[in-house]
Amino acid sequence: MTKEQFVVTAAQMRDIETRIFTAGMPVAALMEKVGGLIFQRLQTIISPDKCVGILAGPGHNGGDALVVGRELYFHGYKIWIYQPFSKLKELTSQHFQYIQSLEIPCYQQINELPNCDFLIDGLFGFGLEREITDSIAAAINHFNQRNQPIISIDIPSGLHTDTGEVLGTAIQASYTFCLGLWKQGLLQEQALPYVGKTELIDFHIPLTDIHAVLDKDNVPQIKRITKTTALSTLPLPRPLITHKYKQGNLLLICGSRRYAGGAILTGLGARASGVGMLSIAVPESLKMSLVSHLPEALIIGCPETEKGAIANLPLVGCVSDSVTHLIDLNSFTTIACGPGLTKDNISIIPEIIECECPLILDADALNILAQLGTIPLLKSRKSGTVITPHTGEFKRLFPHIDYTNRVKAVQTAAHESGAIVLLKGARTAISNPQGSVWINPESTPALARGGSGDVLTGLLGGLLAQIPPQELAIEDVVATATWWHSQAGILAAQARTELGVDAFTLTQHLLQVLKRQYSERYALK
Ligand SMILES: NC(=O)C1=CN([C@@H]2O[C@H](COP(=O)(O)OP(=O)(O)OC[C@H]3O[C@@H](n4cnc5c(N)ncnc54)[C@H](O)[C@@H]3O)[C@@H](O)[C@H]2O)[C@H](O)CC1
Ligand SMILES: [K+]
Repeated sequence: MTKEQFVVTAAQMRDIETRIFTAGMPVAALMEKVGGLIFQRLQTIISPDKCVGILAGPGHNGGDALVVGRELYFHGYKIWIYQPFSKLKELTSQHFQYIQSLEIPCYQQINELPNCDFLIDGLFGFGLEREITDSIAAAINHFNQRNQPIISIDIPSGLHTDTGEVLGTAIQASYTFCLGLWKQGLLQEQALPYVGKTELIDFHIPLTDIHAVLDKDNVPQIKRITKTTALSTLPLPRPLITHKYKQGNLLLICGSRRYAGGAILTGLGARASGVGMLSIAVPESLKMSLVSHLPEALIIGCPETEKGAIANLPLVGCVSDSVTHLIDLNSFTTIACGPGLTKDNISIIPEIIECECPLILDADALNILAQLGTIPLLKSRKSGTVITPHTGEFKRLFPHIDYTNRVKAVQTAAHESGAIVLLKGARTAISNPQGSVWINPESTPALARGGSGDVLTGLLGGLLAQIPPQELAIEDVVATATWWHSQAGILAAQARTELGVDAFTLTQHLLQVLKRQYSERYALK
């Protein structure tokens, strides 16, 4: 695991920090080191002719800020300090005393503050324990209204370190330099408007201390999806000697006369995954359209309802003159079901749940599940189930689950259903039933668009189909598909703006993500 992958709560960070101090690292030395690293990074962003305002709080976050301020001062930057607290922690107080001795201007009132080009936010870090009120809240609101970029140390002051909730008010940062290990709150959706660009300042926490705290029994891990973790689970390179059925056999069950495009997009997502064999079950009237878009796929036309939904799956064993291809649910390595199905025929879902391979349920399959109340049924499945709700679908499936902390919500849902739950959003979170969570830290609002979920379902289906469950945990593959899909969105948005990422365009960018990563491997030498 790389350090970029770990995610901690305030309590876990405190435990890790305590281990480091108990082992002999002086607190002051660590603060000096952290402050120095932040300073070095700031030098690459702020030129020495600029003026920097330092906002220092009462705890060690304030201490960090004062060390940074002192270094900026000694390197020729013009600085001033805002420090309105009457009681400071010992170490912070010492740094403040020294700063004052250097005759750096220090202020307690916001109306006295001079202009500046940047603000460094060291008001509160992971020690914030209650709502910010009164004059400090007013000060934070004032800083948010000034036009200077704010760089937050560790976490924007005012955000809850675990949930990302705003405690009263919070700094709206342009950058957040998170210290040592990623704090859970920075990966929560509600924190997004406050965190700006985020990066980790690695101050060399020994892996043994991280593992000693994070690997404690019964503490499920929360991890960030990174490029490294995602690429390590891709089915590349392919074995030199193989055949199509060895590279995955995926069945998609999707589409209706009303939502024909959903089936095509799901198919195109699956195509990009490289899956060896792709079959798509759609209502009979969609068959020719699917064939024309996905000539490599085996398109299975199913009997349809009056409204044009799949009426029933032509399963092996059933007698039918009209159907040319019968489906053996147990011949596939993965089945994905849901995009564009409609809720016209709810009876196919209980049938599909019986299959013995990994199963992905999305979109209308989830709406049908919510209607049938069959979440407990998923627990009896013989192999893994992945459900991929967006917020609305999640709330329909799990109306009783508190949604304030999305990470906790997804853990509870996975525990209750026995499924791997992928909760879509700006920070997609994936939990397995044991509560281990992957969070996708990078995405784009360009993906908030009809059809992009269908593409993900196809892509995920195709990836899962290629990777035998005994080789990799299903949730790791789900994390990889999520990363790949959002990176394609980011690439497409770079090329065409956030308005240009329709779901078809998204499918066209999926392989460009891999091409960037693997360009050297496939270059002609
Ligand atoms: N983790 C590490 O290894 C390192 C962390 N560093 C920095 O230290 C802070 C955490 O420091 P701590 O002193 O524990 O907490 P804070 O600075 O966040 O502030 C606590 C301080 O504030 C008071 N307080 C809490 N809530 C409020 C409130 N709503 N209103 C007013 N006052 C409040 C509380 O009583 C305390 O006095 C971490 O984020 C890092 O920046 C190190 O320097 C390096 C190593
Ligand atoms: K801060």
